[in-house]
This record gives sequence, C-alpha cells and structure tokens, in this order.
Amino acid sequence: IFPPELRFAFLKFFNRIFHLFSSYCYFDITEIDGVNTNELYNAVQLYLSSSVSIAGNRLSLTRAVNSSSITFGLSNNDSIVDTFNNVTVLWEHVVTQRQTQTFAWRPLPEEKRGFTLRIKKRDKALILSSYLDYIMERANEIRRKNQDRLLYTNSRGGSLDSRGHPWESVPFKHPSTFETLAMDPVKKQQIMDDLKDFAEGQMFYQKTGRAWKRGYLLYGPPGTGKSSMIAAMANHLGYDIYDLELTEVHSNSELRKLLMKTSSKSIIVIEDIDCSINLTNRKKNSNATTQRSYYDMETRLGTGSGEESGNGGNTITLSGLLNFTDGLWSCCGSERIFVFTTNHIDKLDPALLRSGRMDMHIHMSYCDFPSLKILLKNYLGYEEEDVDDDVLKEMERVVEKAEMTPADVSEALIKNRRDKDRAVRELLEDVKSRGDGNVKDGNVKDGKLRGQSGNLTELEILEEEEKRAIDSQNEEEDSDEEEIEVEDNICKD
Ligand SMILES: Nc1ncnc2c1ncn2[C@@H]1O[C@H](COP(=O)(O)OP(=O)(O)OP(=O)(O)O)[C@@H](O)[C@H]1O
Ligand SMILES: [Mg+2]
Repeated sequence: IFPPELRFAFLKFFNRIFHLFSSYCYFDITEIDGVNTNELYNAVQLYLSSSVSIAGNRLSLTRAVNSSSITFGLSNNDSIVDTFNNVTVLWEHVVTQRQTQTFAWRPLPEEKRGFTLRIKKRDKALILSSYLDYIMERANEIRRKNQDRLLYTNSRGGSLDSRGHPWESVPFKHPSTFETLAMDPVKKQQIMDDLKDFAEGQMFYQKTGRAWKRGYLLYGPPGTGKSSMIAAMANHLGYDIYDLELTEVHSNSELRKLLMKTSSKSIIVIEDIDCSINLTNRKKNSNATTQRSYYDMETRLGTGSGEESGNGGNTITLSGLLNFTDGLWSCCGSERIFVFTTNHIDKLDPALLRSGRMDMHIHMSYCDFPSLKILLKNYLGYEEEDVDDDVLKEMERVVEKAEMTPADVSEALIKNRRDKDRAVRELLEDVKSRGDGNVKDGNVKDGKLRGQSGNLTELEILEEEEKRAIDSQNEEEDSDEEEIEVEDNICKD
C-alpha cells in the first residue's frame, strides 16, 4: 500500500530509534570494500577459525593454496561469541545475494559477505582498537602457521618473473629439526636460546637502536650438518628461506634489489661463501694501488661509488656483500637472519669474521659421542640403555678420533636399518678401524688430536680464528707487495 520511498524512510527512522535506545553498537566488516579486498575481513575469518572449530555445529571448511592444513569458518549467517579482556562480543557472518550487476570493471562475487561485530556501547572505547590489533596479529600468526613455508632461489640469473619478482619459490618441506640434529646438546641449546631471544626481541632491538637482524656463520667439514642446521632453524622459527646463489648475481646493485624483495621473518642463506665469491676481486676492482684498499671501498660504498668499478660492474665485491649484511640496506624490512656457510673458515676474509659482522660463529664438528647417541636414536630408535654398555664405551673411546662426519655415520646406519644389531656392530667396526687407524697414522695437529677440535672451548676457537685471520692478512699484504713490485718492474721495462 505504501510507496517504496516511504517504506524505506520509515525503516530508516525505525532503525535510528532502535539504535538510539539499544545498548549495543555494530560494526560491519565487508569482504570487499569498494573495489579492494578488505584485509580485516580475511583476518577476522582466520581469527575466528581458531575458536569456531570447537564451538560450532555447522562450519565451513577451506584449504588455501600453498597450505597443507584446513581452516574452519563460520557458516553463512551463523554467529559466535568471543571474549577479549573479560568483555564479551558477538560476531555474525552475514551473507546476502548481490544485486545483478549491469556493468563493472571487475566482476564482483555473487554473494555479499561480511562480518558484523556487536559490542556493548559501554565497552566500545575500552577494547575496540586493541581488539582489532589483536585480531590482526593473531591472524598473521595463524596464517604463517597454516601456510607452508617457502624456499626462494635467485637461480633465474637476474631476470624477473611476470610480477617483477627476482626470486623463484617452491614449498619448503625439509624435515630437519633441532631434535634430529646431531650435535653437542649444550651448543644446540645455546643456538636455540639465541634464536628465541632474537625472535622475541623486537623491543630489545628497538630500545638499543639496532636493526632487527642476526648473522650466523656455520663452518666445518662437508657432511657435518650445516645445511641441516639451516633447515632446522627455519622449521624452528617458522621462517621462509632465501637461498642466495651469489654466482648468479652480477652486480652490487642487483644484490641490493634482491635484498629489497625479501620478506621479513626470513633466513637469507649464502652457502659455501668462500667458493661463491672470489674474494680477490676487491684487489682488481680497487686497481691494486694501495694495500687493504677494500676497507676504503667499504666506506666508499655508502655513496655507491665503490661499486661497478673495475670490471665494468659485472662482479659483486666483498664490500657489496658486507653492505648487504650490515650496511644501511640490510635493515630494509625486519626480523631477518643471515646465515653464511663455509667448509674453510681460514679462507674467509678477516673483514667478514670481524666481530659484529656475524653475531655467532658455529663450528659444526665431526661426530662426537653425544651426536652419535642422537643418530642412534634417530635411525634405529635406540635409547642409550638399548645398546650394550661395552659397545657404548668402546664407541665413546674412539668416535672422536675416527673423524667421521654425522653424514658418514648416518650412511652406515641407514644401510643396515632393518637389522639394528648388525647396524650397531658394523658402525662400531667402522668407527674403530678409522679411529685406531688415525691414531697410528699420528694424525696430530697443533698438539691436539684433530678429531678433538670440536671440543675446543669457545675462547680457543676464537683465538684460532684470529690467528688464521692475521696470518691470511699478512700473506695478503705480502702478495700485494709482490704484485706492486712486479708492476714496478713492468713499468721500468
Ligand atoms: N649434525 C647432523 N645431524 C643429523 N644429520 C646430519 C648431520 N650432519 C649431517 N647429517 C646428514 O648428512 C646429510 C648431509 O648433511 P648436510 O647437507 O647438512 O651437510 P653440510 O655440512 O651442509 O655439507 P656441505 O658442506 O657439503 O654442504 C644430511 O642429509 C643429514 O641427513
Ligand atoms: Mg650444505
């Protein structure tokens, strides 16, 4: 009977009166806000997914791309009660049919979805902003936990993909964890604590004015678990990994671009750093006129004039790399870990080893007795009491002298994993023959058995590193002098 305009005006008026006397206020969070997707809608959906799974009778289930877990969601027009800081709120998932569109730049979904949040008026000021912040934070956490982590690589050699990204990614599913990693338990705990402090240290880094990043240098012979350690770190923290192939990077500016395209909460890895960057570059690049001129370059890099000199911009330099890890550029983004690995720490440039560059130097050593016990447990399911006492004692006596890497031991155990007793027997024979052989050969270095180097104290390791660094620097200075002499001779000729 009433014309539609009048009906609409009446409803509006009625609504106003209702809201005036209602003790609640309502907030609509629509899926699409104008033409853009509303980030808050997705966040609320994820946030509620953690609480609806137990509460609801009828739920919607989804599995996102790149995720191996299923998320629960509120069904259409269903509601759920949530509490935050002792305040109770109600969430309703509202789904309505959208009117048919005549024309749109971007076709919109047929259904109009949104969440309505109902809060008591008196609680609004109390919680609204902190509640929404909390939801965003929790949603990010859940997203990270649900989503498979990614392993990125720059192996495309500087070219970009269709979205202008220099990194290519695959899902990262390495099973290595700190539990399966065979190494000294004390050292392992130190590393885990360090990672934990880092991940929870946002306030600390802000307070001390430091960029929120940390560097680890893993060194040791091949097969001692350096790559496994990186995977364990990523699994422990839930970070993505960027595996930087330095040989594919052609200039310092390309390196910088790659860094800019990494996300926070990630580990940036450069494996075999001694092989992937020719550290003698810096001499050529700096025209070899002065000794130690790479230090000048390091300072000059701030202005950008140090790069792309010498070889026509076709090589990256040590200073470019250092700038990448601890210059101004290293802190674009936050919460990032740099990991370098090398088999020969003595080949590294002292500038890389200098304190403050790599925060922690971790020596991955040959298999020692605690590591051996971890491997026995991993591969055979043997606890200490499952193995004969005499066998254990014998293993303890010779394992360090044998200089076997955890990879060697793993191989020996995998080979016979169906016959566990045989696996232990053969491993013992192997360890004994290598260990006793090494002692007979007089495999002694610096007054210590080499196999014991894994047991050096931190201080001793640092002293050793320093000595090597100074030696290599002296060598380098000598060779620089020689180079200059040769050049002089050429000039005279
Ligand atoms: N500490 C360890 N704990 C458990 N497994 C290990 C350990 N070290 C090595 N392994 C085993 O040996 C294999 C090779 O180890 P990994 O690739 O981590 O060695 P690496 O130190 O990175 O060697 P490289 O220097 O050649 O890169 C791994 O797949 C793993 O199964
Ligand atoms: Mg490796």
